[in-house]
Amino acid sequence: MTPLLHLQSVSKQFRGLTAVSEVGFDVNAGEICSVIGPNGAGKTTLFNMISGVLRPNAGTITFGGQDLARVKPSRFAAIGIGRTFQNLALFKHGTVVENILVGRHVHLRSSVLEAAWFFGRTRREEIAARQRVEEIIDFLEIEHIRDAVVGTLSYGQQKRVELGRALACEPKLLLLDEMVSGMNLEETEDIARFILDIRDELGITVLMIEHDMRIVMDISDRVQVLNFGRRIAGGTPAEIRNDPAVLDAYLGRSAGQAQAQPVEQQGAAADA
Ligand SMILES: Nc1ncnc2c1ncn2[C@@H]1O[C@H](COP(=O)(O)OP(=O)(O)OP(=O)(O)O)[C@@H](O)[C@H]1O
Repeated sequence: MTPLLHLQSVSKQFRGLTAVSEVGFDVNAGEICSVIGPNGAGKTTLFNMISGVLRPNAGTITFGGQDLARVKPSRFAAIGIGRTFQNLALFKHGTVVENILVGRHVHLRSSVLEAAWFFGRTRREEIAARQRVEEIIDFLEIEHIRDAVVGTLSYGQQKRVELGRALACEPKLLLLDEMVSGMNLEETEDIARFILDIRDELGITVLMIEHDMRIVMDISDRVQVLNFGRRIAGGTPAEIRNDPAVLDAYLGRSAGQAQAQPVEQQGAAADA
């Protein structure tokens, strides 16, 4: 089976600093995969390359068999790569509906003339977009705040709106960057449930960066581990949990000593 996402020897340097070094792994359609690693391990840089924010200095990334080096960054959303950001990137003065509608723009094909007169295709697209936004609002259980100004919402609610906006572009692959950081247990469990539903009900493949080991271990099919820009391990949560290289990276001591403490209990260590 051809993987949905394939990374081969991907590297990125910033003025002499190697942020990502020869990283390779696959994400199959229908999987929930996590990328974990201590602070500065290269996770965000890797996500930025997969979503077209940055170009790799070396290596290849293919999506659905298509080499992303040949795709304009502005087309990444249109070909099916959606993402959320570590720091919320919402229009704080807009309503929930308006923010989610923004995610639909990649599917609008009307000409300027059509849009100016609001006829034909423009009208049909606008109706379809609003219908899709309502479905997403329903899916994320945020009907009660649909007309609220985003800046007035709690952090957890804003995160949900950002998720809605990413879903509005109907991605095949959804990149989630630290969705649950700063959330309480209940909010974290809600997000975990939504991620599972996004995969199971919407058929969207998920790749997430996450520091919260509970959600990583609970819902990931596979986990990739980075440290100092390199991929040091990859496998199922059960395989990763006791991998000596992973324990060593998180605790910074020898594998033998680290063995005593499972990775789930080391979320705080990763954030330190
Ligand atoms: N634009 C940039 N210019 C220079 N250095 C950068 C840039 N972006 C990232 N880096 C460096 O690259 C390395 C990897 O950073 P990155 O943000 O990808 O790590 P991370 O695993 O996402 O960390 P965190 O968990 O803290 O978000 C770090 O040393 C960082 O300082």
